Amino acid sequence: MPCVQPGEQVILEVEDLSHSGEGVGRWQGQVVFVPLAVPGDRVRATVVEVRKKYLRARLEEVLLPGPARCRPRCPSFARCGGCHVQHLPYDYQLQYKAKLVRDSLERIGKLTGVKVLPVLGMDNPWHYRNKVRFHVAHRAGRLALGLYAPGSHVLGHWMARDAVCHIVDGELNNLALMIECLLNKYRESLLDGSKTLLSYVTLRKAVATGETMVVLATTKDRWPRQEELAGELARIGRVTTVVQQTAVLPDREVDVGHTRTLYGKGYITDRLGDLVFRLSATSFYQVNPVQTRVLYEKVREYAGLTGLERVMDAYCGVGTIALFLARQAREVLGVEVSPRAVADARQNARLNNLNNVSFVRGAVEKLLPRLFDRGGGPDVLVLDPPRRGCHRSVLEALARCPVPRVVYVSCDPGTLARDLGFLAGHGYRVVEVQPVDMFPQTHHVECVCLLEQANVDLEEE
Ligand SMILES: C[S@@+](CC[C@H](N)C(=O)[O-])C[C@H]1O[C@@H](n2cnc3c(N)ncnc32)[C@H](O)[C@@H]1O
Repeated sequence: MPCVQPGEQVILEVEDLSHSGEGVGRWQGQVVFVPLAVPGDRVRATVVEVRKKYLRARLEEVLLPGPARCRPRCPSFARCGGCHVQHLPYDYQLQYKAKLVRDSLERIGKLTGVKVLPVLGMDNPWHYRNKVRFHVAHRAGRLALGLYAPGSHVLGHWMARDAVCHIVDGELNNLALMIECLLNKYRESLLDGSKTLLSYVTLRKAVATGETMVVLATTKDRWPRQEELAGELARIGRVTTVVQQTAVLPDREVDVGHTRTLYGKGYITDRLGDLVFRLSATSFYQVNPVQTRVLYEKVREYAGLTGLERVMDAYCGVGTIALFLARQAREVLGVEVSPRAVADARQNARLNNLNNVSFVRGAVEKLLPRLFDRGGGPDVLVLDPPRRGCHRSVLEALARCPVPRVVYVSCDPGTLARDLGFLAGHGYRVVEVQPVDMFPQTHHVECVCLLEQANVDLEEE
């Protein structure tokens, strides 16, 4: 048990970065996590948490900066939970992410010797986000838009004070400032006692067309001057639709709660390559349009389609990957749990005149095993699950009914490693892993992996 108490100060050398971008050092042999410290730093830190196997400490002073440390571009970097590694140069961030993927595969998946390619990064790793959710605070007689501080429900980045978020699209930053002014004009009608009935404001821009959506998440269905506010919102920037969302659970990945269109069509339309996509307020859509092309091209390469294959796109969202692959496949079936995303996906197949694609609504863990057991697996399966990875029943179905090619897209190296570890133990070979940097300045990394049946070559010989 560590012989140190919370509140005590320690001095240590930082040797590594954790999976969430915290500095990792040792003090008297104990592992210490120090947010905002980087490898090579010598730091003074205050212990804030004492656990059996590790300590957590607050950075007080960098006594000697590590060679990689750089000045974060955003003045609220240390206060805001949006970015985690702005204090590291971009090249270093990419190396860190590659190591993170390799370490997860080895440590969690028990997979050694997997080919992990260098991370595909961005030429300009700033202002890439096409979507941002600003929380709304009521303080000192004003409504303020901002981003939460790490691990809290208090604003760490205030749009009015800090002006721009350096990873959000420039036009959305400007829009946020104009919206904040407008909300204050309607402040009285947005109050419920001393609190605001507006929980957050989401801005989403279709970067190729400029169409922009404003989503107001509220605790009440109706409030005074609602239509007036929506009408004014629709006249600023390139806002084409305003949607209200009530009773939402912000951390849920699947759309829950009720949405109502206050202005416009209730959706925006974007273009990726020569495909168009309709996007409703709650449907999932990748947030980095530049890297989405890179990611999907890699999926297409790994899918290795010749025009004859039956493809399944599991966790398909609005059908982006399914439609991206459709012209090279015999047929594609998308599976998605969100009713709104499925409605968008079906509409997107029609918009792009792709008749060999269909979508079913339901949970992959229920539908995929049933479909596999009934008709055998597809020739190519794309898996793009949420952060928690694939349900065990999905992996077991893959073990029962082997699929020649699986392309696994993941935004969480930990759950990816767990699932690949299972599949590697049940007849699949992990051919290659390509990390793609969809989220510069953060600790997040996306991966595309190709898996094949381990015994295919042997059977053919
Ligand atoms: C990471 S997103 C990928 C979407 C799409 N492939 C893309 O690139 O835009 C995961 C999707 O899985 C859906 N989803 C979450 N849990 C699900 C489940 N149990 N069964 C089916 N779909 C699910 C979410 O609604 C979301 O659209």
